[in-house]
This record gives sequence, C-alpha cells and structure tokens, in this order.
Amino acid sequence: MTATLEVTELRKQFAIGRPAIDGVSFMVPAGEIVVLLGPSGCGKTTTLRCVAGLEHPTGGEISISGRVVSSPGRGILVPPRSRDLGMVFQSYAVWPHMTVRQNVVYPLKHRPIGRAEANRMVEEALALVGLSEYADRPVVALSGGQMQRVALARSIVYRPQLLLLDEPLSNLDAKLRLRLRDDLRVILKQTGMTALYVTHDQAEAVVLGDRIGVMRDGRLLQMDKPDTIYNRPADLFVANFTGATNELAGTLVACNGGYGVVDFGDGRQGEVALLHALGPDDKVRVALRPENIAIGRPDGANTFAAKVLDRRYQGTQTAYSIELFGKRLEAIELGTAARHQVGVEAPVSLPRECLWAYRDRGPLSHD
Ligand SMILES: Nc1ncnc2c1ncn2[C@@H]1O[C@H](COP(=O)(O)OP(=O)(O)OP(=O)(O)O)[C@@H](O)[C@H]1O
Repeated sequence: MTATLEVTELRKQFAIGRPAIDGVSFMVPAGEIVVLLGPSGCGKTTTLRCVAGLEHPTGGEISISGRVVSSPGRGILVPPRSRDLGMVFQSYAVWPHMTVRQNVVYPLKHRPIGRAEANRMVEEALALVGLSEYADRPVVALSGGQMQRVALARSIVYRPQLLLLDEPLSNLDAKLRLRLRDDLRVILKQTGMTALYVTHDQAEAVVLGDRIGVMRDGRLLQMDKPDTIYNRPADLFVANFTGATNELAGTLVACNGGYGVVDFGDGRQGEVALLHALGPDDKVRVALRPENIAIGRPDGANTFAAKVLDRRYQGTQTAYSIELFGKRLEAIELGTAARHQVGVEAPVSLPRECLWAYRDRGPLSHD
C-alpha cells in the first residue's frame, strides 16, 4: 500500500528566531516522488521531520492516506512508529557489527512476520538495491555507496507506505553520488512508494523528482514538474536557484496577455514573457538563461547588437561572456565548435518565451 501525503498550512516556530516553516501546503499523490529543494536553513528538513513525527508542528495539519497524523489545533500527534513510514538520512545509519542481511532483516524482527516471509522480503529488498551478492558481508567491508544502499534496503524492506529521504547522497563522493542518484529513482519507482526527498542540490532534484518544491525562508515558493520549474520559474529566486540566470533591468511599457514589452534603456525594447501579474510602468527584472541566448543568429523582433567579450571552450559547449545593453551576460552555445571570436560584434536573439519578467524588488539575496 502506498500513501498520499497532504501537508496543509504547516507552521513550525522554534523557541528562538523566525518561523522555520511558515504556512507550507502541498500534496503528494500515491506513488509520486516530491523533492523539497532549497538553500541551507530554508526549512526543508524541518518539514520532513514534521511529516515523520520527529518534530511537533506549531500549526497546520499533516495527513497520510487521509488519516490526520499531526494537527496541533485538534490535539493530534501520532508518534513516528505509528505513521508507517521509512526514513533514510545523510549518515548511513547502519549497524556496523552486523552483516548486510542482518541489517536489512532488523526492522522485520519487531513485526509479526514469519521467518520464510522475512527472508523473502530481505532478498527482494537486496535485489532492488543491487546488493544480493553482498548479503553475508559485514557492512563495514562495504563502500559508502553500498552502505547507503543497505540503509535504503532496510527502510524499504517492510514496504512502508511513505518513504522520507533527507540528503541521502550528500556523504558520498561525487562519482558515486551521480550513480546512486540515477539508481535511486529507478529503485523508488520499482517499489511504487510515495517519497518525500530533501536536498539542496538542484541536479539531484531534477533527476529524482516527479515534482520539485522550491523553498526559501520557511515558505514554499513553487511546486511543479522539473521542466516547469526550470522553464517557468515563479520568481527570480527560483530562477537563480535552479540554474544559471542573467538579469536585465527595465521598465514594462506594454502588456498583451502573457507577453509584454520592456524598455531596457536608451529606447531599446524587447518582448518578454509575463509569468505573473504586472502592469505598464512597473520596474522589472528580466531573467534569461545562458543557453537561451542565440549568438550570431538574428531572429525577429528580439534581435539586438552585442559584443563577444570572452569565450571558454568546454568540449560539448562553449561559454561566452557578451556585452548587451552595456551589461555583461553569460551565454552558452551547444556544439563541439567554438563559433564566435572574442572581440566581434554579433547580433543576438532572445526568444520572448525565454525572457521572464518579474517585479523588481531590489537586490537579490540568494540565501
Ligand atoms: N531545534 C531547533 N531549534 C531552533 N531552531 C532550529 C532548530 N532546528 C532548525 N532550526 C532552524 O529552523 C530553520 C530551518 O532549518 P532546517 O534544518 O529545516 O533547514 P534546511 O533547509 O533543512 O537546512 P539544511 O540543508 O542546512 O539542513 C533554520 O533557521 C534553523 O536554524
């Protein structure tokens, strides 16, 4: 059985400081992987710990498969062990004096499961994480990645309805992290489990999540599919946190449905996408990802004169610094040839759907 998770207006105020969570609401349908992504201190771990029952919320409600498990307003607080969930943490949290099999069978010992059935469940969990051949090895004779697989097998062996993962890959070296990241999604999808996964790593979130929730200062800014988060970020913070972003300042001079015209100064005007409500004369910041700048390919109204300042050849792509509207911007061109010389003037085109205008709220702070 796999669960739906519903978090409604969750609030957590510790004894000191501003609220760690400040009105967070989201829903995870059965079988979906949702990743909470955000910088250190944004409240993602506290959210996860509230779902686990390890932290007592100050307000709001948490339901697992329709059953309210936390509701301070109604005096409900179901203890962690009665929530039917599995947890995987940053630290490997395996029993060092036991073998792989002994570690994985451990959670079943406290459940009414016969030996033959327990063995079958252990074999299945080990097969899922790719450790069948290591069953009788002491866990101390494993690599970090393998130990984390043991921890994963141990938390899925009893098939909890909900799996909570808090930065499970962050103690692994870079290469292993990439491998396990890819494997983890396959494993989770094979189990069909609902999962809530916490990370500050944007690439991890994109690979693992069916949906990503971006958090900042205790608030959930946007929850959407990875490509929507990347291609239609709700605000400048989300745009910056989820990928490289250039910014141009300007004033909105006209609106037309989902698009508008921005004056970038000196009469230079361009069409932009309006991702939230804005009106004429609003000061805006326009975000633009480096890969959406097409150098040397004039294309329609949004074509402007630019100059190539610098280039860094990177094999499968070339990174350029260009000057546009008196500002230094970063551009990336895919392909194995570096096509533009430093110092040349070249037209650049900026597709209007890739220029995202947001209300100018002053200097950006990244965390
Ligand atoms: N036990 C506590 N007492 C007081 N404040 C706390 C406590 N635990 C967390 N906080 C504060 O709550 C806020 C959110 O912390 P949380 O650990 O949820 O952030 P996070 O996004 O998971 O960060 P990280 O990636 O660094 O773990 C932070 O400002 C933190 O200092």
